Amino acid sequence: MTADSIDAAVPSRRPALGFIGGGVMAEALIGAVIGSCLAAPGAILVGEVDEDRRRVLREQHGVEVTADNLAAAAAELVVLAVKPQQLGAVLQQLRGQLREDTIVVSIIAGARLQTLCEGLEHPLVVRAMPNTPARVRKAATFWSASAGLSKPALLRVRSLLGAFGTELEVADEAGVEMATGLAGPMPAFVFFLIEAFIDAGVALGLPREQATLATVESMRGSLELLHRTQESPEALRKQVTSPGGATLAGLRVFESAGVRETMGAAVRAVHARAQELGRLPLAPLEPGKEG
Ligand SMILES: NC(=O)C1=CN([C@@H]2O[C@H](COP(=O)(O)OP(=O)(O)OC[C@H]3O[C@@H](n4cnc5c(N)ncnc54)[C@H](OP(=O)(O)O)[C@@H]3O)[C@@H](O)[C@H]2O)C=CC1
Ligand SMILES: O=C(O)[C@@H]1CCC=N1
Repeated sequence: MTADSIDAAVPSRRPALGFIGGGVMAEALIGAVIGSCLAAPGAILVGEVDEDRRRVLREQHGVEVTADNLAAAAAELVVLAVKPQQLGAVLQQLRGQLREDTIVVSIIAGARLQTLCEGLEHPLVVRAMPNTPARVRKAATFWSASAGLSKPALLRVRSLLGAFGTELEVADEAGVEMATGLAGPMPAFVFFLIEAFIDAGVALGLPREQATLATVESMRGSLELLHRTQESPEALRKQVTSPGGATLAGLRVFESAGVRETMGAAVRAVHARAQELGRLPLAPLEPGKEG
């Protein structure tokens, strides 16, 4: 199939939802939107440079795809889902081209509202930080809107972000930036822990399948316990940790290795890196200088 035939069915009516960038996050969000019946696949138009990605999105999700970002940006609501290093090129392409009533939602780590509004020459911009559990409609999305959005526009954004999972509007975009250090990378942190605990179980002598079951089901059960009892993590931890018992021996290893401090440092590192990405020069970078 050629690029032309992949894109042949781009609709002439205005799409309800457009994406600029059709990578991992766009695909997660598209799945959530369609799964929640917020928009039909045919009402979604994805602007994506990579032909293979366009084919995958079309075949897996039934959405419309195009290599023409301006067509996708003609949607009522447009999600910017390119990497921070790719934002400069997108701003250059879309500047002054959006319709007056278009709502733009950026999920780009570090990209500030002022940068987006000025770069697009457009006042209706929302900054959001979702995460990959959007694939199963369990994201935690923090968001903050520029001053120009009307109440109906804010409601529309809330219903889009609510389709991804839990959403929380914060008054100041600094809150979104802080969530970029915590909620954005949290799935990676959790999967890192899961990998390490499974390896530890295997090192003890459990078959990998059983080490996986012990780790994953215990994590799932612990989260369910936290959710249903509404007790604090600290109280629930103490219920497991018998004085002089076995769990305490393990927690002491964590404390003496400074695991809490290490986790704090990791969250601060993500937060700082996201801010750094937000300060990247917006002119398209030469290949190999992506930072
Ligand atoms: N992954 C995550 O867990 C999260 C990511 N985010 C944010 O979401 C954004 C996207 O991340 P992610 O989905 O992981 O990244 P991906 O690289 O998977 O997706 C970006 C896609 O956009 C394409 N692209 C590049 N330039 C353009 C362009 N000018 N026009 C149209 N498409 C283009 C890329 O193609 P090519 O690969 O060929 O360059 C790629 O397919 C990032 O800004 C990130 O900070 C936010 C929350 C969580
Ligand atoms: O790693 C990243 O840059 C993005 C931002 C939050 C999660 N992933």
